[in-house]
Amino acid sequence: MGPNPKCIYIFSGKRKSGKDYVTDRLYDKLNHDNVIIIKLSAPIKSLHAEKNDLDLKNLLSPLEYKEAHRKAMVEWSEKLRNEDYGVFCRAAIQMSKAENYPVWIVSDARRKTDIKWFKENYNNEIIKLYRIVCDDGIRKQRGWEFTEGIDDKETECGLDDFDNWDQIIENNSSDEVDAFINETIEHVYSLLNGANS
Ligand SMILES: Nc1ncnc2c1ncn2[C@@H]1O[C@H](COP(=O)(O)OP(=O)(O)OP(=O)(O)O)[C@@H](O)[C@H]1O
Repeated sequence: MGPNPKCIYIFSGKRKSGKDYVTDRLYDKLNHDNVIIIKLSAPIKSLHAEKNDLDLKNLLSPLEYKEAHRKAMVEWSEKLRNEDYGVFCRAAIQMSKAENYPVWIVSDARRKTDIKWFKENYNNEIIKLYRIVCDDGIRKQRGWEFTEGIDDKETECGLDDFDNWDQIIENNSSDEVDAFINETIEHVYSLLNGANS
């Protein structure tokens, strides 16, 4: 295994809890030579388009295509994930060229197997697990609406009963997030400086 990563921060949270908000703010405050955001959902669309949907596109109207595409993509990705739960983790790492960076921010863990895969493949001491939570009322203000078939499925609920978080970050306002970001920046600095000395 190469020298990277030196640290993996893995984030999870429900829709509109603020995963992108928190991870983007953390990223913005760090030196971009050192840190990369890895989105586990990123390779699904591009790999699916590459491999599967060209025929569909030619056969269907735009509206039919959109729904058929979504359904086909979910089925295809689930089949692949059932055969090998690390498939999209590896693809996301490759796509983002993460091995060039010491600090990894995984912004969208959704399943227990996402966490399991990282724990099986990297030193557990460098992995931090964070759950972002906020009140449903605040999520609604941020544009969330309960949607059957999404909010009751594994992608949203798969980590509800996971209880091994290093920290649960409340994102109803920015106070706790600001404190978390400052502590994490300190952690990154000490880690990188320690590693260089
Ligand atoms: N602490 C905060 N203060 C102000 N705005 C916030 C805060 N947290 C999140 N937001 C805003 O709420 C909206 C939803 O947040 P965000 O996109 O980060 O959620 P998410 O968890 O990534 O959602 P999804 O899973 O749907 O992509 C965004 O417009 C974001 O800027």
